[in-house]
Amino acid sequence: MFFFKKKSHQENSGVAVIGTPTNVNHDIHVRINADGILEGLPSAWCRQIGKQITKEEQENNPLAVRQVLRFYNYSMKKQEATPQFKPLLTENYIDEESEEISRFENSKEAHTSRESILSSCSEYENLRPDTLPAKPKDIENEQNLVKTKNLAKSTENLSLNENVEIRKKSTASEDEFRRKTGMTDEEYMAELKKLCSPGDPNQYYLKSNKDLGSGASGIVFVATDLRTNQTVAIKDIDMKKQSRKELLVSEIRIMKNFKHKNLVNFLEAFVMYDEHLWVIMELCDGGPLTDVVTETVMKETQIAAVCYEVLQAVNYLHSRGTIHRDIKSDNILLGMDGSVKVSDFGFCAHVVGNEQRETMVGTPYWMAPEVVTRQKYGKKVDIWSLGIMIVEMLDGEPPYLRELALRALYLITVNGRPKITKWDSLSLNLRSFIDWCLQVEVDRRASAEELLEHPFLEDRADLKTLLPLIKAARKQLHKNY
Ligand SMILES: Nc1ncnc2c1ncn2[C@@H]1O[C@H](COP(=O)(O)OP(=O)(O)OP(=O)(O)O)[C@@H](O)[C@H]1O
Repeated sequence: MFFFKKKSHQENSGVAVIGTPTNVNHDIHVRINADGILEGLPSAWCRQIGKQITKEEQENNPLAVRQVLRFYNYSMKKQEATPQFKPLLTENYIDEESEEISRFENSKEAHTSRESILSSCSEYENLRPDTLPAKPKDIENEQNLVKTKNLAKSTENLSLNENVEIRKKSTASEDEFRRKTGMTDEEYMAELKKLCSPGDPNQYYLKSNKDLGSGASGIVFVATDLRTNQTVAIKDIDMKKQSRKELLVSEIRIMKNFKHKNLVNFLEAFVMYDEHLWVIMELCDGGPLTDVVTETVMKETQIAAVCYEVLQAVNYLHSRGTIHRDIKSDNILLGMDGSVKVSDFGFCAHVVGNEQRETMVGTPYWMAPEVVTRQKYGKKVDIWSLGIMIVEMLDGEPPYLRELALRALYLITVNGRPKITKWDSLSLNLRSFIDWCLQVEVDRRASAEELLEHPFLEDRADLKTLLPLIKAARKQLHKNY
């Protein structure tokens, strides 16, 4: 007998390569007045922040609100009908506003003031946080099978976060990015071609109409390798729509160089007529872990089995100086042979030794506090995200999923480690495992290597026990591979 959870975010989940900025607006000029209070914040920003963070919260947590403001400094773009839970990526461009905000942060008045930093905004009203609909209680259907869980379908609540994407502020920033990386689009294309096989992939692969889903960069299809009869997955990327070709180059380089049983294996890639990139990968025919976490109830031993597999991949990446930076259930693909594989390497970063990064990358709900607060961070951000993924496996969704993205980031900043609803019913081993993942203080957070030795993983289920869950989720979602 299986318990199902109601549909959640799987349809919308995905990773985006950040696109070209649109609706670029240069009219915003944020100043700090003589009292150390921000002026000139666009009223839309004020309204959004005012809606998501109460005046009281602003007064009680001015530092956290300033972080949110810094976050807001980057252009937020609404995109209709695009996947939610997009990862964010900001470059460390300091533009006019962020310089002003930094000055504000550094000003003595700002640190000591209990005044709401938004109170100078003409349109700011004492808005209460959005009234959230009551969380549906778990209910069972007549066969005692179905457990409703989710709410993410409540698009009213998610109207912002499902569309939020951090983008570079202007085309000027885009140019700056190119200056910094020193490569033009053409040069990236040339790099890309070096990583690809020559020729027309249609000669070797027969693409079916069965699409496995689409992300920001392209559509993934099932195909057959005509030479070996192997069924594969092809990600078809329209290059014209890719403004960040460097992310693709990085993703393919990583996929090509790294081989591990717990990573989605790259087979080859082709550039067709400079227009389409076909990335041929092994097919993970069980779909994303998101389907399982949203539709079924996992046992602790099954959670341990998934964690063990994911940790082997993360440990492999970390031991090669690579941080994944976007660990979440959507990026864990399952196979009907019981395999568990980490995918999506577009946001990986290479670090040397204990080198740290600053760029804000990840998907808000899974982001470690040090990323959200824009401190330097290292490999352990992946461990935090794994901790959040355990919450997904327990609850069917990450903490704060029903909050707007800005508020979620604010809550991560203020609360640090999230509350776990089922905490009291968890085994001591699982509690201690989660504790070690969700340490706000990075030095206290475990490494992948350390976690692999944790007793929680000793009592893990056979991977084959995931198959009934995959099948049940698939049935529930009417998915057919
Ligand atoms: N190798 C694979 N085998 C099976 N399904 C896959 C494979 N690769 C991707 N998918 C599925 O295809 C869909 C789209 O994948 P893709 O990687 O393009 O999504 P995304 O992560 O949202 O996109 P992007 O990385 O472009 O932002 C997802 O639902 C994913 O689970």
